[in-house]
Amino acid sequence: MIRFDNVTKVYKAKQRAALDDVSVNIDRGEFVFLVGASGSGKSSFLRLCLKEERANSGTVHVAGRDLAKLASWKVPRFRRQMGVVFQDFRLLPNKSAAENVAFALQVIGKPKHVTDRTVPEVLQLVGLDGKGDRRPDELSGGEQQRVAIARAFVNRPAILLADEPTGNLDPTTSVGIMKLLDRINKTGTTVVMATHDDEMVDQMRKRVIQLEEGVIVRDEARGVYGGAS
Ligand SMILES: Nc1ncnc2c1ncn2[C@@H]1O[C@H](COP(=O)(O)OP(=O)(O)OP(=O)(O)O)[C@@H](O)[C@H]1O
Repeated sequence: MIRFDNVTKVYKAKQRAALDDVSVNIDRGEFVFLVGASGSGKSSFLRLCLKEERANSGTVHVAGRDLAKLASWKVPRFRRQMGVVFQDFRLLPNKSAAENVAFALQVIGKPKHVTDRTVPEVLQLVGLDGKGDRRPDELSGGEQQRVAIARAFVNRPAILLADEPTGNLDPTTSVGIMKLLDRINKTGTTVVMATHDDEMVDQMRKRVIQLEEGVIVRDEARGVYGGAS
Protein backbone atom coordinates (compact mmCIF):
# COMPACT_ATOMS: atom_id res chain seq x y z
CA MET A 1 0.00 0.00 0.00
CA ILE A 2 2.89 2.35 0.87
CA ARG A 3 6.41 1.54 -0.26
CA PHE A 4 9.53 3.66 0.06
CA ASP A 5 12.62 2.48 -1.79
CA ASN A 6 15.83 4.29 -0.86
CA VAL A 7 14.01 7.56 -0.37
CA THR A 8 16.00 10.66 0.46
CA LYS A 9 14.43 14.04 1.11
CA VAL A 10 16.57 17.14 1.50
CA TYR A 11 14.78 20.46 1.86
CA LYS A 12 17.78 22.78 1.53
CA ALA A 13 21.27 22.20 0.24
CA LYS A 14 23.80 21.72 3.08
CA GLN A 15 21.01 20.83 5.54
CA ARG A 16 21.02 17.21 6.71
CA ALA A 17 18.48 15.02 4.98
CA ALA A 18 15.00 14.99 6.55
CA LEU A 19 14.77 11.39 5.29
CA ASP A 20 17.96 9.56 4.47
CA ASP A 21 17.80 6.47 2.24
CA VAL A 22 14.57 5.20 3.77
CA SER A 23 13.18 1.85 2.57
CA VAL A 24 10.01 0.48 4.11
CA ASN A 25 6.86 -1.35 3.11
CA ILE A 26 3.45 -0.94 4.71
CA ASP A 27 0.81 -3.44 3.58
CA ARG A 28 -2.87 -2.88 3.01
CA GLY A 29 -4.78 -2.95 6.28
CA GLU A 30 -1.80 -2.41 8.57
CA PHE A 31 -1.74 -0.06 11.55
CA VAL A 32 1.64 1.60 11.97
CA PHE A 33 2.98 4.01 14.56
CA LEU A 34 5.68 6.31 13.29
CA VAL A 35 7.73 7.46 16.27
CA GLY A 36 10.86 9.50 16.81
CA ALA A 37 12.07 12.77 18.31
CA SER A 38 10.99 16.13 16.97
CA GLY A 39 12.66 16.68 13.62
CA SER A 40 13.33 12.99 13.00
CA GLY A 41 11.34 13.05 9.75
CA LYS A 42 7.85 11.79 10.63
CA SER A 43 5.92 14.63 9.00
CA SER A 44 8.19 14.52 5.97
CA PHE A 45 7.33 10.85 5.59
CA LEU A 46 3.62 11.64 5.63
CA ARG A 47 3.99 14.59 3.24
CA LEU A 48 5.83 12.39 0.76
CA CYS A 49 2.98 9.86 0.93
CA LEU A 50 0.56 12.64 -0.07
CA LYS A 51 2.83 13.99 -2.79
CA GLU A 52 2.96 17.28 -0.93
CA GLU A 53 6.73 16.95 -1.23
CA ARG A 54 8.90 15.15 -3.75
CA ALA A 55 11.72 12.79 -2.90
CA ASN A 56 15.16 13.93 -4.10
CA SER A 57 16.01 10.33 -4.81
CA GLY A 58 14.43 6.93 -4.45
CA THR A 59 10.84 6.00 -5.21
CA VAL A 60 7.60 6.35 -3.27
CA HIS A 61 4.72 4.05 -4.20
CA VAL A 62 1.33 4.70 -2.65
CA ALA A 63 -1.82 2.76 -3.55
CA GLY A 64 -0.04 1.18 -6.49
CA ARG A 65 1.29 4.42 -7.96
CA ASP A 66 4.82 5.68 -8.36
CA LEU A 67 4.29 9.22 -7.10
CA ALA A 68 7.14 10.65 -9.18
CA LYS A 69 5.24 9.56 -12.28
CA LEU A 70 1.86 10.81 -11.12
CA ALA A 71 0.91 13.85 -13.22
CA SER A 72 0.02 16.89 -11.14
CA TRP A 73 -3.52 17.00 -12.58
CA LYS A 74 -4.03 13.50 -11.19
CA VAL A 75 -2.92 14.42 -7.68
CA PRO A 76 -6.35 15.62 -6.41
CA ARG A 77 -7.97 12.35 -7.48
CA PHE A 78 -5.10 10.38 -5.94
CA ARG A 79 -5.56 12.23 -2.63
CA ARG A 80 -9.22 11.26 -2.48
CA GLN A 81 -8.06 7.81 -1.48
CA MET A 82 -6.24 9.32 1.48
CA GLY A 83 -7.69 10.68 4.69
CA VAL A 84 -5.53 13.05 6.72
CA VAL A 85 -5.84 14.07 10.37
CA PHE A 86 -3.69 16.69 12.10
CA GLN A 87 -2.83 17.63 15.67
CA ASP A 88 -4.68 20.96 15.37
CA PHE A 89 -7.90 19.50 13.84
CA ARG A 90 -8.09 22.10 11.02
CA LEU A 91 -11.87 22.37 10.96
CA LEU A 92 -13.74 25.18 9.24
CA PRO A 93 -14.68 27.37 12.23
CA ASN A 94 -17.90 28.81 10.82
CA LYS A 95 -19.38 25.51 9.80
CA SER A 96 -21.11 22.97 12.01
CA ALA A 97 -19.67 19.51 12.62
CA ALA A 98 -22.05 18.05 10.02
CA GLU A 99 -21.18 20.78 7.50
CA ASN A 100 -17.46 20.19 8.02
CA VAL A 101 -17.94 16.52 7.18
CA ALA A 102 -20.36 17.24 4.32
CA PHE A 103 -17.87 19.66 2.78
CA ALA A 104 -15.43 16.81 2.13
CA LEU A 105 -18.12 15.14 0.01
CA GLN A 106 -19.32 18.32 -1.69
CA VAL A 107 -15.85 19.25 -2.98
CA ILE A 108 -15.65 15.95 -4.82
CA GLY A 109 -19.05 16.48 -6.35
CA LYS A 110 -21.19 14.03 -4.38
CA PRO A 111 -24.89 14.79 -4.76
CA LYS A 112 -26.91 16.10 -1.84
CA HIS A 113 -28.83 12.87 -1.27
CA VAL A 114 -25.51 11.04 -0.73
CA THR A 115 -24.29 13.71 1.69
CA ASP A 116 -27.59 13.70 3.58
CA ARG A 117 -27.37 9.96 4.08
CA THR A 118 -23.64 9.58 4.72
CA VAL A 119 -22.86 12.42 7.11
CA PRO A 120 -25.12 11.26 9.97
CA GLU A 121 -23.80 7.71 9.56
CA VAL A 122 -20.21 8.84 9.89
CA LEU A 123 -20.95 11.19 12.78
CA GLN A 124 -22.53 8.27 14.56
CA LEU A 125 -19.53 6.08 13.81
CA VAL A 126 -17.21 8.58 15.49
CA GLY A 127 -19.49 8.96 18.51
CA LEU A 128 -20.95 12.39 17.75
CA ASP A 129 -24.56 11.44 17.40
CA GLY A 130 -26.72 14.49 18.12
CA LYS A 131 -23.82 16.96 17.97
CA GLY A 132 -23.80 17.55 14.21
CA ASP A 133 -25.23 21.05 14.58
CA ARG A 134 -22.47 22.32 16.82
CA ARG A 135 -19.69 24.56 15.56
CA PRO A 136 -16.10 23.60 16.47
CA ASP A 137 -15.97 26.19 19.28
CA GLU A 138 -18.96 24.46 20.86
CA LEU A 139 -17.15 21.12 20.98
CA SER A 140 -14.36 19.80 23.22
CA GLY A 141 -10.91 19.12 21.74
CA GLY A 142 -11.61 15.40 21.62
CA GLU A 143 -14.93 16.02 19.89
CA GLN A 144 -13.29 18.34 17.37
CA GLN A 145 -10.78 15.63 16.58
CA ARG A 146 -13.68 13.19 16.10
CA VAL A 147 -15.17 15.59 13.56
CA ALA A 148 -11.79 15.79 11.80
CA ILE A 149 -11.60 11.99 11.72
CA ALA A 150 -15.17 11.79 10.40
CA ARG A 151 -14.22 14.24 7.65
CA ALA A 152 -11.10 12.23 6.82
CA PHE A 153 -13.03 8.95 6.78
CA VAL A 154 -16.27 9.96 5.07
CA ASN A 155 -14.89 9.06 1.62
CA ARG A 156 -13.83 5.64 2.94
CA PRO A 157 -10.16 6.23 2.11
CA ALA A 158 -7.83 3.32 1.55
CA ILE A 159 -5.24 5.04 3.74
CA LEU A 160 -5.56 7.30 6.77
CA LEU A 161 -2.53 9.38 7.72
CA ALA A 162 -2.58 10.96 11.16
CA ASP A 163 0.07 13.46 12.26
CA GLU A 164 0.08 13.64 16.07
CA PRO A 165 -3.71 13.29 16.29
CA THR A 166 -3.66 13.08 20.10
CA GLY A 167 -1.00 15.76 20.56
CA ASN A 168 -3.45 18.38 21.88
CA LEU A 169 -5.59 16.03 23.94
CA ASP A 170 -5.49 14.79 27.53
CA PRO A 171 -4.69 11.10 28.11
CA THR A 172 -8.28 9.91 28.62
CA THR A 173 -9.54 11.71 25.52
CA SER A 174 -6.57 10.39 23.58
CA VAL A 175 -7.55 6.81 24.41
CA GLY A 176 -10.97 7.43 22.85
CA ILE A 177 -9.40 8.84 19.68
CA MET A 178 -6.99 5.93 19.53
CA LYS A 179 -9.82 3.41 19.83
CA LEU A 180 -11.62 5.19 17.03
CA LEU A 181 -8.57 5.00 14.74
CA ASP A 182 -8.27 1.33 15.65
CA ARG A 183 -11.89 0.75 14.65
CA ILE A 184 -11.35 2.55 11.37
CA ASN A 185 -8.31 0.35 10.76
CA LYS A 186 -10.46 -2.72 11.39
CA THR A 187 -12.75 -1.67 8.52
CA GLY A 188 -9.73 -2.30 6.27
CA THR A 189 -8.23 1.20 6.11
CA THR A 190 -4.46 1.31 6.37
CA VAL A 191 -3.52 3.70 9.20
CA VAL A 192 -0.17 5.43 9.67
CA MET A 193 0.02 7.56 12.79
CA ALA A 194 2.95 9.78 13.71
CA THR A 195 3.07 10.27 17.45
CA HIS A 196 5.03 11.18 20.56
CA ASP A 197 2.44 9.49 22.74
CA ASP A 198 4.53 6.77 24.36
CA GLU A 199 1.81 5.36 26.62
CA MET A 200 -0.54 4.94 23.69
CA VAL A 201 2.07 3.18 21.60
CA ASP A 202 2.95 0.88 24.50
CA GLN A 203 -0.70 -0.02 25.10
CA MET A 204 -1.64 -0.75 21.51
CA ARG A 205 1.21 -3.12 20.62
CA LYS A 206 1.09 -2.33 16.91
CA ARG A 207 3.89 -2.12 14.40
CA VAL A 208 6.31 0.64 15.38
CA ILE A 209 8.66 2.32 12.92
CA GLN A 210 11.15 4.60 14.63
CA LEU A 211 12.99 7.39 12.83
CA GLU A 212 16.13 9.08 14.07
CA GLU A 213 17.56 11.95 12.07
CA GLY A 214 15.82 10.70 8.95
CA VAL A 215 16.89 7.08 9.28
CA ILE A 216 14.72 4.12 10.28
CA VAL A 217 16.43 2.75 13.37
CA ARG A 218 13.73 0.29 14.40
CA ASP A 219 10.81 -1.53 12.79
CA GLU A 220 9.01 -3.88 15.16
CA ALA A 221 5.85 -5.86 14.52
CA ARG A 222 4.33 -5.41 18.00
CA GLY A 223 6.48 -2.71 19.43
CA VAL A 224 6.55 -0.26 22.30
CA TYR A 225 7.51 3.41 22.17
CA GLY A 226 11.03 3.23 23.50
CA GLY A 227 11.93 -0.17 22.05
CA ALA A 228 13.58 -3.11 23.71
CA SER A 229 16.35 -2.02 26.08
N1 LIG B 1 9.70 22.93 4.64
C1 LIG B 1 10.88 22.66 5.20
N2 LIG B 1 11.99 23.37 4.84
C2 LIG B 1 13.19 23.11 5.39
N3 LIG B 1 13.43 22.14 6.30
C3 LIG B 1 12.37 21.41 6.70
C4 LIG B 1 11.05 21.62 6.18
N4 LIG B 1 10.22 20.73 6.76
C5 LIG B 1 10.97 20.00 7.60
N5 LIG B 1 12.25 20.39 7.57
C6 LIG B 1 13.38 19.79 8.32
O1 LIG B 1 13.38 18.39 8.07
C7 LIG B 1 13.67 17.66 9.26
C8 LIG B 1 12.52 16.67 9.54
O2 LIG B 1 11.34 17.42 9.86
P1 LIG B 1 9.91 16.73 10.09
O3 LIG B 1 8.91 17.84 10.22
O4 LIG B 1 9.70 15.73 9.04
O5 LIG B 1 10.12 16.00 11.49
P2 LIG B 1 9.08 15.41 12.54
O6 LIG B 1 9.66 14.14 13.01
O7 LIG B 1 7.73 15.39 11.94
O8 LIG B 1 9.10 16.48 13.71
P3 LIG B 1 7.92 16.91 14.74
O9 LIG B 1 7.73 15.73 15.63
O10 LIG B 1 8.52 18.07 15.45
O11 LIG B 1 6.73 17.25 13.92
C9 LIG B 1 13.88 18.68 10.35
O12 LIG B 1 15.28 18.90 10.47
C10 LIG B 1 13.20 19.92 9.83
O13 LIG B 1 13.81 21.09 10.31
